[in-house]
Amino acid sequence: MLEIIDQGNSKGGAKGRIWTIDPIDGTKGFLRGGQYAVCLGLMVDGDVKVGVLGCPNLPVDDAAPLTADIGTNATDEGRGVIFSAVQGQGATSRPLGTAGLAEGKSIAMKPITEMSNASFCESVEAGHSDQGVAGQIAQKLGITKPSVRMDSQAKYGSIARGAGDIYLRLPTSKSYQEKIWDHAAGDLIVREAGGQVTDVSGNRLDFSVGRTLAENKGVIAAPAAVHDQVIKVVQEVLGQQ
Ligand SMILES: Nc1ncnc2c1ncn2[C@@H]1O[C@H](COP(=O)(O)O)[C@@H](O)[C@H]1OP(=O)(O)O
Ligand SMILES: [Mg+2]
Repeated sequence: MLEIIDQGNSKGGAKGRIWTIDPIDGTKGFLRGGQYAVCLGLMVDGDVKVGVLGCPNLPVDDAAPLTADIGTNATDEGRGVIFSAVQGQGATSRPLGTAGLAEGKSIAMKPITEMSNASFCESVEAGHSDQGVAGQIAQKLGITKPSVRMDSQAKYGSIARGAGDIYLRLPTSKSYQEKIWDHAAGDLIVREAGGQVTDVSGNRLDFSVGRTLAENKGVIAAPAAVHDQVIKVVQEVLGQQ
């Protein structure tokens, strides 16, 4: 068993087929009984081709309102969802119930017509994303609703299915490099659902440079139509830091 685990020592990079797996993303959420995700990504030559997120504590219902305690009151039948995407083929969600896997259905991000009606989705852990800076960005965009805080890549799935709006991950340190297994699946699922995913500078996440996203800082995921507008304000606020 240990030998098999030790085979997960790929350096990543721009060549070949590389699987990324995060068996429990959002360990703190898992321990809290909140959100966590089992994450799988297939990269070919540094490009994400397949992404899968198993979210046992998210509701099956794509339209369930996104709250910090989402899923806690759901029954076993009403809880558990798998998001998946194949490059160029869209994104789907399917119930992950006690009866096994059910048929998938297509998911899409929710269009934002009025920024004032939108809300952010961000980490519970203040050490993973700067919540103060997120507050300033919200204010400049005219967003008044509080951010929904949840652990793990369940955030990507939640905005991809249109339950949430915009996912912000704002660096808290200059040195931290995001890991490819923490973002590969979510990046593809959101993009295939009609979103755009970049770093805080507006550059696409670059999965071809190794085990980390060494060329990127932070993550901004939003519906494609408003992504530029969000990046502009992110840049203004970060520029004032
Ligand atoms: N300083 C940091 N900034 C951003 N993400 C971090 C930081 N430290 C750890 N993480 C990662 O954040 C992920 C959880 O994110 P979220 O807050 O969205 O639930 C974990 O995979 C965790 O990696 P690790 O498990 O290696 O500590
Ligand atoms: Mg992780």
